Amino acid sequence: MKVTVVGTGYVGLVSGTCLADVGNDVLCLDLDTDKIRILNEGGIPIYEPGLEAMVRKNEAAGRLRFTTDIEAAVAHGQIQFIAVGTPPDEDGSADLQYVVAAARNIGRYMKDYKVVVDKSTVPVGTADKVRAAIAEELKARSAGIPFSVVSNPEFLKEGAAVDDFMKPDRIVVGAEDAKAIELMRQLYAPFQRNHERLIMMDVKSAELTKYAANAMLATRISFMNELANLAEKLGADIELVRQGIGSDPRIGYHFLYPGCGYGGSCFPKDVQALIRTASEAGQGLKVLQAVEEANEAQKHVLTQKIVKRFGTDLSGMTFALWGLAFKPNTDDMREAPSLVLIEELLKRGARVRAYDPVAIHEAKRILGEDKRIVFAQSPIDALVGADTLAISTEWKEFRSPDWDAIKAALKHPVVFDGRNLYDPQHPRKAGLEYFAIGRK
Ligand SMILES: NC(=O)c1ccc[n+]([C@@H]2O[C@H](COP(=O)([O-])OP(=O)(O)OC[C@H]3O[C@@H](n4cnc5c(N)ncnc54)[C@H](O)[C@@H]3O)[C@@H](O)[C@H]2O)c1
Ligand SMILES: O=c1ccn([C@@H]2O[C@H](COP(=O)(O)OP(=O)(O)O[C@H]3O[C@H](CO)[C@@H](O)[C@H](O)[C@H]3O)[C@@H](O)[C@H]2O)c(=O)[nH]1
Repeated sequence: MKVTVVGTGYVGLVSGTCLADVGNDVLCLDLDTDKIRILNEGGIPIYEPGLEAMVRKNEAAGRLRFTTDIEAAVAHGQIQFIAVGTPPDEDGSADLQYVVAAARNIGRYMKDYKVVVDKSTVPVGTADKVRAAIAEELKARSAGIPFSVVSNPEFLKEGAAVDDFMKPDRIVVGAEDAKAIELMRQLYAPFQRNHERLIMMDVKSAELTKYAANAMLATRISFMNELANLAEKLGADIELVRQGIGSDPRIGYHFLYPGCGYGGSCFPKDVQALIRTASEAGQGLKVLQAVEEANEAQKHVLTQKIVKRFGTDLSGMTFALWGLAFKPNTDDMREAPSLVLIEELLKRGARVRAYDPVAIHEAKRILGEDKRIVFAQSPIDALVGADTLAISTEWKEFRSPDWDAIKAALKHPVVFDGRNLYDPQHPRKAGLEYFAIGRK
């Protein structure tokens, strides 16, 4: 099938590439000329395991192309995915300007029937706005061309995006006319050969499903983070509690890991946007409001532990920091807890010597030139000249460290672990002080 993907970011690039991989003819559009230039010159603008090889393979096969030409992109696909950003507006609601602009472009240039599929995360009612924007453009040029608008939210996780797209737990499609439903079934047929994964519903329910999923996952994390803080006060160990409750199949083990807060481009903004949608509908979401507050507080928990141990004035101290990305296997630093920690440390006069396997270039872009922050070449290099070590991302390569080498390198042998990566006995046996989240 001929598919156009509007927006070649995390979601657009992964979706376009995976759809090309099952044989579709995909054209990806972005207005960011740098992004498209990088892709057309054989590079890749984001780090996502497995993606680059897949992009090159499908490009070579002639099934995947990248363009900044809006008219050509609209002409190409009968199916037009909208996968542009929906960042938070000042009041927390989702800013729909990019979605509406993409819809307008489709309306402006379409010459035949299109299924416009909204893959961006958007509030309930957005499909109506997309429909209205397209209809207005068609009317302006007196063109009576039929089109359908479908909601198809994306559930991929960064760092596992290719796998999530190729082997989805479910594919939610909100569609209300027979032609669009048939085309969406055809498009997703290769992804559900052995299991029925398509969940068809009305458009509004599909739009809400996306927010409900992220809000539920964020709720589990904030719940566990608050319990971890409590466990610490009561002398219990949250890791044992986690195992104790996760073994109940009604609860399960996923998304119960306490830490220094959730980050990323989705949970923080989607929780806020859902709260906003609810308040516009005249309803409070008390649980979700607490989820957000708890997460904001949790991003300061490592700093609080550091201040408790070393005092409020950290001038003259250097903190080795392992992990900058908001989670492992990505270079994305949007809303990363590491950014809060770095800001807090610098504010108190400390310096930072940070290491991340892939996010250093992104950290340099966000943090700019600052002599107080040095980027190290390896985890061990980050310890050189450092007083103590803090950890904010659960990268695999941090999981089995040489505690004796860490002890020897640090001026103050103290470790602040924001991701509960270790059995506390191991660093302690090596003579280190060890602080984690809700651990004994
Ligand atoms: N990142 C994720 O893991 C993830 C997962 C599921 C859903 N989502 C949702 O998907 C959407 C996209 O997220 P993302 O992380 O891919 O964003 P992103 O910022 O990485 O990419 C969006 C891209 O859209 C481009 N763009 C904006 N307006 C455009 C237009 N009119 N025409 C063409 N291109 C345009 C931008 O230049 C940018 O490259 C958001 O709504 C997000 O909430 C994200
Ligand atoms: O038990 C856990 C699990 C995650 N996290 C943190 O939560 C954040 C988000 O992690 P994750 O959900 O793995 O990453 P995202 O790529 O942001 O994916 C979420 O957001 C996407 C965008 O909407 C959705 O598509 C995905 O289904 C949803 O998991 C990260 O900071 C993690 O460190 C925890 O603190 N504890």
